[in-house]
Amino acid sequence: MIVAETREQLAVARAGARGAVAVVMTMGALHEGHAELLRAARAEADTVLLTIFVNPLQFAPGEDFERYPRTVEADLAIAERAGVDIAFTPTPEIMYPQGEPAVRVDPGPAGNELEGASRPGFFHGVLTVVNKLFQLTRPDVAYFGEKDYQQLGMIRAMVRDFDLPIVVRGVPTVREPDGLALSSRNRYLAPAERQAALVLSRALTKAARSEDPVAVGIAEFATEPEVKLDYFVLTDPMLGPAPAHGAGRLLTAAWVGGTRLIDNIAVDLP
Ligand SMILES: Nc1ncnc2c1ncn2[C@@H]1O[C@H](COP(=O)(O)OP(=O)(O)OP(=O)(O)O)[C@@H](O)[C@H]1O
Ligand SMILES: CC(C)(CO)[C@@H](O)C(=O)[O-]
Ligand code: BAL
Repeated sequence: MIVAETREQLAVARAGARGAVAVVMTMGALHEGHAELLRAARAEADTVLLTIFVNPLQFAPGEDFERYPRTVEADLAIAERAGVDIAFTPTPEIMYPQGEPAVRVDPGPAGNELEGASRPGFFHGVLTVVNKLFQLTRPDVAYFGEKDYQQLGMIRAMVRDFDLPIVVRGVPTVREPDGLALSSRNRYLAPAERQAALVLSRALTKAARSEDPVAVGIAEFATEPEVKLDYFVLTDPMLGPAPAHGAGRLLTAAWVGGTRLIDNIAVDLP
């Protein structure tokens, strides 16, 4: 595995890459969810390129940018075992040599809803860095997790609207045996919070089986007063208005103590 820290090292490694190139972009603190993306990439592509970068641009003031777990040595060991060919681990100075970029990707009105409403500037920051990493890594295919469902939708929209020659693949959410969606932020949770956090997956599962999903989901959150619900919404699978029948998507976000978690599930409305 080649570890590239600079743009120049990445350019050399990328120039030597053979066949179809897959990219998996992460903020590090790798877990089984990331490993699943890497497995899917390894199964499809000739060259697997992993990026590890905690992107300051997508954190609002007061969010957990400084506190976000940074475990590069352990991440590189996981990457090596997963068969990664190239790991790109830039610093903020390497990604943003001019400091804050003057130009950012505008995610449009959808970027100000749900995650964008609670995290102002989040999707401007995500799409800007994803676009930059696409330019630097020039992948044929890119893998993103359904755990960050709205992010996956926004990236698909950017690839479509900017005519980027990249296939985007979504990977189903990997969960703990008790249902909790794996997330790097789970490591912030104290044992009692870890237990309370189960309300996200529980509410989604109960709601998905009911005829009144939003009411049932919100009622389930009321059983866990330590958890503060941000949103629990029904959309169509493309994040459009809720359908009356057929395929839909339930999305939720909640605060468990000082930790904000998200989750979502597919729903089939009778
Ligand atoms: N449980 C999971 N199942 C599948 N994919 C996941 C899972 N968790 C994260 N991913 C995907 O891994 C990629 C990198 O995500 P990231 O590094 O932000 O990890 P994360 O666990 O989502 O961290 P955070 O706690 O910051 O949300 C994204 O495409 C994300 O959707
Ligand atoms: C896509 C991403 C790597 C951009 O920083 C990040 O938002 C993430 O890890 O999901
Ligand atoms: N997991 C998506 C990136 C973020 O929450 O900042």
